[in-house]
Amino acid sequence: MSAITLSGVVKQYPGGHVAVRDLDLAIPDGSFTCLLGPSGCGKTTTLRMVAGLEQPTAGEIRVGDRVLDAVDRGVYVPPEKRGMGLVFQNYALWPHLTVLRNVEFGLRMRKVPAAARRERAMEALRKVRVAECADRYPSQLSGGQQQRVALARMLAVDPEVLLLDEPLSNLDARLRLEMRTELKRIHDETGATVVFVTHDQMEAMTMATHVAVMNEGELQQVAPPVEMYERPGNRFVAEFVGSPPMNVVAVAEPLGGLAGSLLRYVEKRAGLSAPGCVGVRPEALRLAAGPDAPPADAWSHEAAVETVLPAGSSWTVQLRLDDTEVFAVTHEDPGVAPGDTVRCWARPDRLHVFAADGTRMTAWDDATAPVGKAAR
Ligand SMILES: Nc1ncnc2c1ncn2[C@@H]1O[C@H](COP(=O)(O)OP(=O)(O)OP(=O)(O)O)[C@@H](O)[C@H]1O
Repeated sequence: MSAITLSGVVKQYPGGHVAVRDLDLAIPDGSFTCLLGPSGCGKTTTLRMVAGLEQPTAGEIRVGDRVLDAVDRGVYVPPEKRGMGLVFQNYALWPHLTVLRNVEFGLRMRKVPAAARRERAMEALRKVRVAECADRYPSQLSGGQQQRVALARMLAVDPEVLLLDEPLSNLDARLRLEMRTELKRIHDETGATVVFVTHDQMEAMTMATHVAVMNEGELQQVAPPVEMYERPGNRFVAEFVGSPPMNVVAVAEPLGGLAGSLLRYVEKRAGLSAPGCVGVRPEALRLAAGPDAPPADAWSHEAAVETVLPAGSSWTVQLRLDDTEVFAVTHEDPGVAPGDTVRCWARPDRLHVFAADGTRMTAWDDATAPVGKAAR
């Protein structure tokens, strides 16, 4: 069992900065969990604590039933005794060893016989497509090749827990895509528990079975990627996950125009009191031009088209609703031009309603869920 559990974990650095606050996080056995969040939110610190490279200031970290850190009982297991595979941004290959010897290193420490060691190291190098570099030294490799060697070094020892900190950051776009697929395949094959730090939401959304979003040292939400996208638990997650980001409009008093229209709609439809803001994803915002009318139960508002940005397979339309700029994304030519006036609309179940403190008002979801999804 390689589930990882962090309970009440705090990390305060010697200068006094609190990088991680009271973190409770359960990483399921065999999951591919991405820690996602803006720069400085505490992702790397969290991963380094799981690896044993940093010690928490408070709290407990366990893998399965094994306690690795328990600050109040003075328990701390050093990194080399945690049996985890690590690949960090600075992949720290040994400069005086060839690529092959670097990849064999962990196996040598585990006293694997020479022939088996070589075979496993070469297999790991083939997996990440740098087998032809086996006899070179790290200084003779590109940054991307070094990163792949670091991945091979980790894979060769076949650990049950893999900790990866932006391991694809030095690769070009094509190789990055290939390595994502490769890592997903490796995860499926080995069943290892993977914890992957990234600030790239596409990377998180495409690879992860679970995404944990952090902000300013605090965990915001943990959920499978689709659920995170469709039901963000608070305003921060709603605006952080998705590109272009969700349009979010504050609906606090005093109200006029767009905010008033949204507030009246939300109140009438679900009888909610005191929502703080309402959001709609760009692809959920539809345009009705000319004689087309929005569906009767939809929310709608008049909008002025400001710009239309075609991108081959989609169009991004910038709209002005009263004084608010919003974005709509369509996958068919919207047939509008700057200066046009259109009605934009959204189905009730595509609106996200948040309270004044930013938390999701699930009463809205319950009131507007399409038939058959009410129990979700
Ligand atoms: N050794 C340290 N001493 C003091 N403060 C630190 C130390 N390491 C990190 N920090 C601070 O802790 C906070 C969290 O840093 P961390 O590296 O965990 O963030 P991150 O989310 O991984 O960011 P990035 O995506 O930029 O790597 C930051 O404000 C950072 O400046």
